[in-house]
Amino acid sequence: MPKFAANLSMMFNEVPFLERFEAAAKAGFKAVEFLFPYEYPAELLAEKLKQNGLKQVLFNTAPGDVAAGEWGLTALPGREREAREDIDRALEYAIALGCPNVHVMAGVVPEGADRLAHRKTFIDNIRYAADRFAPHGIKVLIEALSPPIKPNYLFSSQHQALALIEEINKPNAFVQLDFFHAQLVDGNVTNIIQSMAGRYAHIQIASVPERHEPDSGELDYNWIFNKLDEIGYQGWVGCEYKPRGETAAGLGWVKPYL
Ligand SMILES: O=C(O)[C@@H](O)C(=O)CO
Ligand SMILES: [Mg+2]
Repeated sequence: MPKFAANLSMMFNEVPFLERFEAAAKAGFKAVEFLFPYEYPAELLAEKLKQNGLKQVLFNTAPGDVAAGEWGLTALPGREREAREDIDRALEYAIALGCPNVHVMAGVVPEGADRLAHRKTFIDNIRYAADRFAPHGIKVLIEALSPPIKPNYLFSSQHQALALIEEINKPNAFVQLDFFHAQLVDGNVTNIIQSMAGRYAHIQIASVPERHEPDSGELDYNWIFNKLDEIGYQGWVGCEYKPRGETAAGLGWVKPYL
């Protein structure tokens, strides 16, 4: 049976960020994920987790200058020093929070730029992250983002993500498989679940195309959860969706699993 983590960047937005830990625990979650921890001291977040009996299962490296259109620095040639500082900072937070996975964000490739140079920079930086994280038992994750959410991201398909992981060739580097993006870009998700088994270490879910609760839309998540059980998926499933209304009112679909 899948294990579900509340995504505190998208869920429980009825309350300020630091209060979302308690809201998730009250709703029955045992684990959380969110985009970025860096506004807060790691000790404060570790305390929130402890107070509420929660595990942290995922967060991301810093996005760079979001207002300027950045969404990760790891694939940007010439920005290696900053990207690696961000990776080192993420490692400090991951250790403090006991978090087993970090999504190392690639970045947006500017119009007309050399995509192959960006790809090579990304591979070099992910290998650096994998080597830094390995002694701590922490995994590096990479995620394909669909064009409607992040146009010109370095990669949008699960097949590109897998090819990158194969080329990176590090034992602690895995795909973060977000079915919302996978359905928008690739489809054929049963085949993705089966053919990529063992290469993804974290999953995210939402309805398609609205990105709401995973109980409507074009994907049948009961089917998907059964397929994940069949292949023996052991990782977490992050609920990365925008609730249709109040978060707690939309949790009927997850109650049997909590
Ligand atoms: O799907 C997403 O957008 C997120 O999982 C993420 O990490 C960054 O965009
Ligand atoms: Mg995602």
